[in-house]
Amino acid sequence: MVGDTKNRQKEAKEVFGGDEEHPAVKYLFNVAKEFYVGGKVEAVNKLNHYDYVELRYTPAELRTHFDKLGWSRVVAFQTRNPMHRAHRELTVRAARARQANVLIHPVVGLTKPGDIDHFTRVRVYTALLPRYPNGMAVLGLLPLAMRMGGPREAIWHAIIRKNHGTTHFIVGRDHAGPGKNSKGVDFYGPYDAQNAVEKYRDELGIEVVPFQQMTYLPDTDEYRPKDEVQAGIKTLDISGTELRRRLRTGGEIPEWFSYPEVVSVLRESHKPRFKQGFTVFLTGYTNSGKDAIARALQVTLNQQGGRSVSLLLGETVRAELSSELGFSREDRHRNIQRIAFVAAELTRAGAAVIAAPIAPFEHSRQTARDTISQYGSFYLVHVATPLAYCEATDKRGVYARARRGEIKGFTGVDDPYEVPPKADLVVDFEQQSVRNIVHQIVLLLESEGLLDRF
Ligand SMILES: Nc1ncnc2c1ncn2[C@@H]1O[C@H](COP(=O)(O)OS(=O)(=O)O)[C@@H](OP(=O)(O)O)[C@H]1O
Repeated sequence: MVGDTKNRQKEAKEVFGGDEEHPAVKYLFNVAKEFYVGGKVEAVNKLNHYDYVELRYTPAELRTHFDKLGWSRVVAFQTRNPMHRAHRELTVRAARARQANVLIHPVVGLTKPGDIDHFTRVRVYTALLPRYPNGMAVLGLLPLAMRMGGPREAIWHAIIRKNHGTTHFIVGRDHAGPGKNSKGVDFYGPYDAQNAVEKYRDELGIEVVPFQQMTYLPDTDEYRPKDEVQAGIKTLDISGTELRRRLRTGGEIPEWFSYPEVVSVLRESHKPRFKQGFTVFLTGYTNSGKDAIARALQVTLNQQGGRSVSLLLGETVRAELSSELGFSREDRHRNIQRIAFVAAELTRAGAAVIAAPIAPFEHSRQTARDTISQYGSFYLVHVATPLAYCEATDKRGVYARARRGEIKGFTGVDDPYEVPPKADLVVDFEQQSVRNIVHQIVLLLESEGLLDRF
């Protein structure tokens, strides 16, 4: 049982090092349930996967596969990232030094938030494989959820690789480490993982191969281990962060860094800004002008072309998605979350979404922002037209009906509107024309690179 705090604290300390900011420690205290189940495992049903089935091997299948290939010495390479030329070089070097073959054994379960999804990565590994000398390497996928547990995780990874029939295991600098905590302190020392696996090497029955940090030497057009490069020799590297930036902006990725076929797979999954979806979320009182602005923005974006444009007016959503909901705080929140769900899905698919509900509550707007911005940019535009103006120009007479008490809990009359403290743009229909407001929104989108070119 893990339920009591003492057990959890012990596990947090012994397994992950105890830092309460560690993602697995947070999981342990906030998500893990009360009981663990232990004992002999009996398979009931075979686990079914529907993606990359031909690249998935059970430990027994992989051992048989190595037997069939006549491989007796195999170096396993664990990764949760795309592989480039440096990785190809380091794995080939590891194999050469041990007269072994290579198993590329990427984790395709849960990895670190922000990692490139496994669908893209597997396409990358498949594209890279022909770059190995014929018959040197095999690719197999490992359905494992990483805990980012550093040294303890490295030992666990080594046992898993041994069970899959490999004799050597490459352990990297800060292997399975989650980086730094909020104070900038590393969760683990850079060599803790290598030392831990080395320490239990005999018991584990698998040999550690330290990961050699490779660097590119432009003058001789070759990769070499960083620690073997003499002082004064020019080297080139591109960090993971820099690579992600170039993918986002469409920046150049040179051939010395990666293979064109690998880059083209990565580019397919990283659309440039001008092809990414986004949501413009207008909030304000009834008759504040938000619907007119939303419609004008819709035609402006349609004229620009390149994306499909979806309009989610308050009225339409109420009729099509939320017809059973009323105007209580809970129902309004639910209504906004439905809008957020639809907008998030459309944004993910690359559309431009314009939503225009009243959305009077900050909590609902913030939740919508969180939901949508996982998939694309989100802009909150507060249509801050004064209530008196909205009411005075209301030709439909809804405010008059609310004032007479015929509509209860009407926003601005007898129900609150919380002013957004952090809108991306604040506009006022009393002071500005629709054309002018739409132009401001277009300028905002343009400044973010979303309208660059189609
Ligand atoms: N009690 C009450 N309060 C506010 N609004 C009311 C109410 N009852 C009906 N209506 C009409 O419904 C429209 C507002 O719906 P929304 O979905 O935008 O509101 S919310 O965001 O869920 O709060 C809104 O129309 P538009 O603002 O034109 O979309 C109102 O005319």
